[in-house]
Amino acid sequence: MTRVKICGITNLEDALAACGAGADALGFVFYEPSPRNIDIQTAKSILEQLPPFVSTVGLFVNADPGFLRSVLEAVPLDLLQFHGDESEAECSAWGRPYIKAIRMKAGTDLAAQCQTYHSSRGILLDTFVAGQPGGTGQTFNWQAVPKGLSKPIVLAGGLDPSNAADAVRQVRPWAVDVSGGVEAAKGKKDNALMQAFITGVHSVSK
Ligand SMILES: O=C(O)c1ccccc1N[C@@H]1O[C@H](COP(=O)(O)O)[C@@H](O)[C@H]1O
Repeated sequence: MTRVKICGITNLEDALAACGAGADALGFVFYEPSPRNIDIQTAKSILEQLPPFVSTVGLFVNADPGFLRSVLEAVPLDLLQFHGDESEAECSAWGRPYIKAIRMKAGTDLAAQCQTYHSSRGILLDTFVAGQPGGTGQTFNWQAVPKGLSKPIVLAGGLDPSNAADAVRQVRPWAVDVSGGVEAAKGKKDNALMQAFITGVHSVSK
């Protein structure tokens, strides 16, 4: 079954609702300009109250190393998501499992990116929008994703309940990641949308 990550969790109620809806992973945005930014203490408190077998992912965008260290010391994240211009060396220096976001635009060579981020656990594909690192709510051309890439693919960018099944059918990713498409308002998830999204993803058989 295609895994589902719900990103941009800012409160316990949404975290538990996402788990109840069947999310495999929850994402926490440690990036202050984002409306989904979360502080260390809130993230720590949420993680302490999660049920087992739900992965926790910390999202960073060109983070200051001191800040990233503070997060890692306080919050027991399972996986790091680097969503900026971090190099392979910067991503791997933390000795933690990580995925690297690639912002898709014409000419992006995904086979080369998989080689560049050779120590990543997977490559997350988001839509390129100038001046915005991610969370744009916009899709990209899924046909531009070649089959048989050397890394597991996490498909993101503008996914929502109406396009989730089609996205999975076309790209056949390892996992999908959604933020804005399951929100009632910026930073607040909608339970029914999360359930509909996960139902859509799971409706496509492997
Ligand atoms: O969610 C954010 O605010 C965010 C900010 C900066 C970088 C990435 C961000 N979110 C990630 O962007 C993709 C797509 O999000 P959306 O579904 O289109 O809203 C997803 O991986 C989020 O984790």
